[in-house]
Amino acid sequence: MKEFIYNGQLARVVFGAGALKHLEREIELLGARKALVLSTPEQQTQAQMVADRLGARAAGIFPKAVMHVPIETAREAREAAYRLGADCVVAIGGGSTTGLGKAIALDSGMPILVIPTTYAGSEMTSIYGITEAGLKKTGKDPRVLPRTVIYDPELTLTLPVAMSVTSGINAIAHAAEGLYAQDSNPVMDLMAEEGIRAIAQALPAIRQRPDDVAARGDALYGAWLCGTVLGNVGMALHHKLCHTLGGSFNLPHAEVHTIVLPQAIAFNAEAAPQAMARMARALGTTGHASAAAGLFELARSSGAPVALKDIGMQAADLDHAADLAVGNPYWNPRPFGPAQRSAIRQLLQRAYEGVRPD
Ligand SMILES: NC(=O)C1=CN([C@@H]2O[C@H](COP(=O)(O)OP(=O)(O)OC[C@H]3O[C@@H](n4cnc5c(N)ncnc54)[C@H](OP(=O)(O)O)[C@@H]3O)[C@@H](O)[C@H]2O)C=CC1
Ligand SMILES: O=C(O)/C=C\C(=O)CC(=O)O
Repeated sequence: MKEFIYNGQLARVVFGAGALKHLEREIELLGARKALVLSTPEQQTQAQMVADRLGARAAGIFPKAVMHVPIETAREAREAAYRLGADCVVAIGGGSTTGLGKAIALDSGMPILVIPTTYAGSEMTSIYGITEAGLKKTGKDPRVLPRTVIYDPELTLTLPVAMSVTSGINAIAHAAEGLYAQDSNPVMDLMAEEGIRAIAQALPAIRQRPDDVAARGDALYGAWLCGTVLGNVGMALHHKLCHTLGGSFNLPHAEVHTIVLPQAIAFNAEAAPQAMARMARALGTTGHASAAAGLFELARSSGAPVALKDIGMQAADLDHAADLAVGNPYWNPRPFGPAQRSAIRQLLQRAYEGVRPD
């Protein structure tokens, strides 16, 4: 076994159908007096329901979270938190709403309690992202790691099937790259494999019956595990490509992850055979298909997009995307940089066309 370092991160997880009923207790355990409740405009009803449940412990709601946390929204939310006398934030929603909570915590140090309703995994990481003048900057800071997470599958029943699938595969991407991370460790490997398995099994059941609480629970359990992997070990080529495509070409986050993942995994396959074997085992493809093909089939059979051309990418932008991706390389099991530009350009072409990897 290789040498490793494992750092346990302190986050309290309360899990189960109906777990929202523990909210007041959890706010009390945080030692907080008043919470500002965050959501997107469309999830305002859920935010109001949370605020009603908190009663006098609710400072108010701020239902203006949007994708990629524009700095103007972060400032407005922070000012609202101070003005309303909040000493903690409760974020109900996906990664965008959690991201807004993190932006408040980054400056104020206020504790965050997250109630995730997608599978993005941001609630388990100390990674934050804020967009200023069209540029998203990401960083790591222990202050933004949510202190408490309430996973309640009942709150995810309304997540549309298409979003459930792409969000689930976004979570799988964290675990997949975690399996070949340079700083991986045996605990994260276990979580990654189990996380992939849980989500891969849950998605077909959710597709069949979106209100299947057990399947929703399995997906959320998998999202927790995969998010924990993202929060604990380094990501590689796949996440780099997705940030480039999402940030520079304004493509939707979870869909980009879904389309690029099989191609990035195929690119890395020979350099990380053990990780591939674990991925294939978790996907249930062992013996008859590669991990990359298994991921492609999971997306395709779940009705998710598999080609960048179908989500708004322009063929004319592929060259520029390849330049950006190799411009600032970082660690990957198969090294990539300017010398590998043509292989990366080929990868992007396959993602653009939706070619099934072998
Ligand atoms: N910092 C980190 O560690 C991480 C950050 N992220 C960031 O998170 C963002 C993406 O998060 P993601 O969760 O994919 O997307 P969003 O938070 O943007 O949510 C995606 C969609 O899900 C809908 N939705 C969420 N919950 C429900 C529900 N219960 N019922 C119906 N619809 C629902 C929202 O609808 P509506 O708009 O209608 O409310 C929204 O359109 C990106 O900015 C990404 O960079 C992602 C992973 C990790
Ligand atoms: O962009 C961020 O806010 C930070 C990390 C991620 O989005 C992780 C991911 O690519 O899913």
